[in-house]
Amino acid sequence: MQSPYHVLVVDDEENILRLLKNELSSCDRIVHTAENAQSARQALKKQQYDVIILDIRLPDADGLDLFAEFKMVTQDVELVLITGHGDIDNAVEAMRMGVFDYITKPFKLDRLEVVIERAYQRVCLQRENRGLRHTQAATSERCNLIGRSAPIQEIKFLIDKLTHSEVPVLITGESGVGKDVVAQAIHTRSQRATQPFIVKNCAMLFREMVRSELFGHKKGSFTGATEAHEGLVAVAHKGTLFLDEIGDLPEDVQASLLRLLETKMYRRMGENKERRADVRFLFATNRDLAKAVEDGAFNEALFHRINVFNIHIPRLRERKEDLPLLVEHFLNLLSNGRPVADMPEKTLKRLLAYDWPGNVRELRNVLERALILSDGKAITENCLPKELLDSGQGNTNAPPLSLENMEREHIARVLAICHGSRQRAAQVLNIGRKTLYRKIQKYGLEP
Ligand SMILES: Nc1ncnc2c1ncn2[C@@H]1O[C@H](COP(=O)(O)OP(=O)(O)OP(=O)(O)O)[C@@H](O)[C@H]1O
Repeated sequence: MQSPYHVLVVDDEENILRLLKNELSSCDRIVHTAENAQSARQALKKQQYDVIILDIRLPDADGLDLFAEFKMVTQDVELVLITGHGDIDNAVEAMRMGVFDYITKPFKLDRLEVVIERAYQRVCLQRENRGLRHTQAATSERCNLIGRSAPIQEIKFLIDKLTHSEVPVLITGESGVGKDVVAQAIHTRSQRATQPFIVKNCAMLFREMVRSELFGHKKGSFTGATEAHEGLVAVAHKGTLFLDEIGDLPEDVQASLLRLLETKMYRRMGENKERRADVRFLFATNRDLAKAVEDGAFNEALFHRINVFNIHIPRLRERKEDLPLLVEHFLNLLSNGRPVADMPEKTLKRLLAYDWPGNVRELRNVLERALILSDGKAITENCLPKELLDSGQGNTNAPPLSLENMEREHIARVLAICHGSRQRAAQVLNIGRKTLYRKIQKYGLEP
């Protein structure tokens, strides 16, 4: 059975809230209520809604302003406005701004129900479309392990050898070397290829929520657990679960993961029932886990369990023969069907002379920036970042930048190129928007 979808009604009239909650709730639709803008904001922090019904006149906010605010912080949600007769102009403006529909008070319940259903269908369609786009992008971009250096050939050989194996694999290497690409390739060539490939970065998990995210929880098992939750282990059933940055997994959860790897059994939070997991595990880290074990920061038994089969990806500067192929690959990929920009020999030499501390990810970012600057013409040296040109000339006078300073400068430059658009900058940098916000705060790059 499909899980129910969530509707939030924001209205200051208590009787309307009560009526809508009573009449519109069903086994496939859960109706939540909020009596003003402030409690709607709180509600949004706790729950992902599919449809929001919003009264245009609220005691503490203008419905249209609130709508604009919601649009900024939510995705995959449709809004329906409730308006009075005098608000028709506002309603028309709201439709222009992207509100799904509006209904005027007094309204008929069955009309509202039809609007909510249609809004929900649109949300589903958008999710499906994005899922398709995501899968296409992920498979075309990630499965393709580009490179002809000896280490990359060896890695391709190992991936082939793993086709019929279920052994956990630990993928190691600096940030940006391609650990994600290798994990995707292992899954795609495995017997589980048609089943889910679930990726989770352990460093991004809220500490208090890690156990629940991985193993799931029972309704009521802790404050705020208003619904039962399936963990990633259940979501990845029959498929592959790739845990990135495994070194960041909290210690108490490390023990439960070890038990799962050894016995294939786990328990949801708040439950005694044992569940069987049918999941293939892949792990990645850019930290020295053996050192973390020595320092007592990582469970030794778990380390041995996940380190049965290790694939190490060397830094890009240790396999520069991969660079021309990677350049060609990224220029094709980033041209988006437009004619592929030319890369003159001189520019390629500059790229080859550079050290690439951010590895393949940095190469991709540099090329994306260069493509913007070259305006569809050949990529000259002027399209490359200054530190790349400086370091390639063996500029020994300038003190070398720390990785942090380089990151700061690079983010500042990308933000400038993107005219301050954080969304665009996050795409160019190939990092999540939240990560970018954190870095902007950390480096004091706010305008
Ligand atoms: N050999 C490769 N062939 C094609 N693309 C690659 C290759 N290596 C890396 N990339 C691309 O470089 C970028 C960074 O790669 P990826 O995310 O796999 O790095 P990572 O090692 O997992 O980094 P992190 O530790 O920061 O998560 C991605 O856009 C990826 O598609």
